[in-house]
Amino acid sequence: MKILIVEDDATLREAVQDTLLLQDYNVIAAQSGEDAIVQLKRHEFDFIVSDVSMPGISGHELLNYVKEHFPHIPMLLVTAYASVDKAVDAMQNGAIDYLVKPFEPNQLIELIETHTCKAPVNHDEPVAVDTGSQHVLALARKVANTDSTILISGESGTGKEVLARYLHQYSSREQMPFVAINCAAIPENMLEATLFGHEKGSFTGAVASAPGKFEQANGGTILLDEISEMDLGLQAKLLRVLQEKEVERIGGRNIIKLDVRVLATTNRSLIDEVKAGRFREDLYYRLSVFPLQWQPLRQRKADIIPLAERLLKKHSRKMQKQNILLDESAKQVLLSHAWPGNVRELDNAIQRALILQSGSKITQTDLGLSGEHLIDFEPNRNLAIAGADKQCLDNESAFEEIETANISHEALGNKSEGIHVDLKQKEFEIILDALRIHNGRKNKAADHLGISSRTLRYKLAKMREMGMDVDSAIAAIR
Ligand SMILES: Nc1ncnc2c1ncn2[C@@H]1O[C@H](COP(=O)(O)OP(=O)(O)OP(=O)(O)O)[C@@H](O)[C@H]1O
Repeated sequence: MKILIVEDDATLREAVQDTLLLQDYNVIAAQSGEDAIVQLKRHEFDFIVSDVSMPGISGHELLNYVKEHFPHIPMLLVTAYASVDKAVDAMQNGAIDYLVKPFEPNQLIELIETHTCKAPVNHDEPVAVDTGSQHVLALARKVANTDSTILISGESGTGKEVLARYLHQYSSREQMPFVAINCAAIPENMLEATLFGHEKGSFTGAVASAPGKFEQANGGTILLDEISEMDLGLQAKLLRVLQEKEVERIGGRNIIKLDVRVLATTNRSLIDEVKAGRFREDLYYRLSVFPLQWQPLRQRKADIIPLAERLLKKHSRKMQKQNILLDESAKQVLLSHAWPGNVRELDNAIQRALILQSGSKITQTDLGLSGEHLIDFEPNRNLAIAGADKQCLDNESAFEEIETANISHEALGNKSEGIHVDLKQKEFEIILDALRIHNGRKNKAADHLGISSRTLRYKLAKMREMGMDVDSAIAAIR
């Protein structure tokens, strides 16, 4: 796979180039937007990673050029400022995602893997040692090569997306795109345009036309992650697209024929959502033609150690550590832990342990499952969300400001270091405090913070994406 990197800062350009070369990507680097256009005319690229602010042609201008001349190439924008506005703009203009500097090499690699039809670098099958899990994989192999719509359910972090990718890999669509979209992590007002695409000028800020995820997945597979979070209005539109097998971009006149295999995941009981009137029954039946379900990790204990060993291998390689093993005390604690955050929590625990361990073994203490390494909630600060803090959280728009780089740090009890990571960390602590006050109940915590439950879920999903150990932290509250 060939990737074009566009970055005017030579040091960062080389660092990104090295990161991607280490992953066996074929990389060409351009030092400006102008240079990128020359390279685009010379080579066939599969993916573009571009800085936003550069002298001359900016990342946004380059994005417009790419959308016009090379609309099939996914483009990721990188910027120094944590602003949701800019993220929304960029994504409305057709960027597939948005990365804020400074970022970890793994964040970039994961985004590239998620947004390209390329299967993960590691072609390993999902770990399934427990008989229940083996049964799920056997069923998945049987239905993979049909066009059935599949609804994958399971608690958060059980491996639903892993199973969806497996279904795609085992299907005849394997060489075609696999496009995943998390319905909970995209602001409600952007979801329709993201799914179905839009034409230039169809709404404020739509400065260029962009294909939707359905179009991008044409010939391949689309994964509608956390489908239960889609609002009823959009559910009706989705149903129509699935029935008619065609899509019309927002503001567009052309009908685009679709040949897309649809997979959906949910961590809620969709049938309960139907009963509660929050999910359309007709859409439910259309999506759940073939249901598959991962059990929570605590109910498939035979998977725990093999999964831990797989994750250990994966992360050791990334951290350039060799021959690290789990000792007996670590295995015991892994087997007795309840894993409310499922495999994702296990993944986080292994990464944390690899950072903390010394020598050739990981011990029970390195795993920190009793909470000794969890994020410091600063209990003494006791954010009863009073005074200045309360003012910041009084209403949703004020809360949204926390996402921007412009918020005054003083208002949040300034620690003065960093911008984005510090701000996110602060926001995370505020959310955790609210969750602690309400014993982990998200709806109550959202009310307390003066935001909607959806915004809270969106923020938690974003934090997970940033690598924050959200599930362990929430689990520790309960
Ligand atoms: N069977 C498995 N084999 C190997 N890795 C797994 C397996 N299941 C899950 N993982 C790893 O666990 C993490 C969480 O998996 P995944 O994102 O698929 O969960 P999910 O159920 O889709 O989560 P969510 O509901 O929060 O979206 C990923 O890092 C994934 O690679």
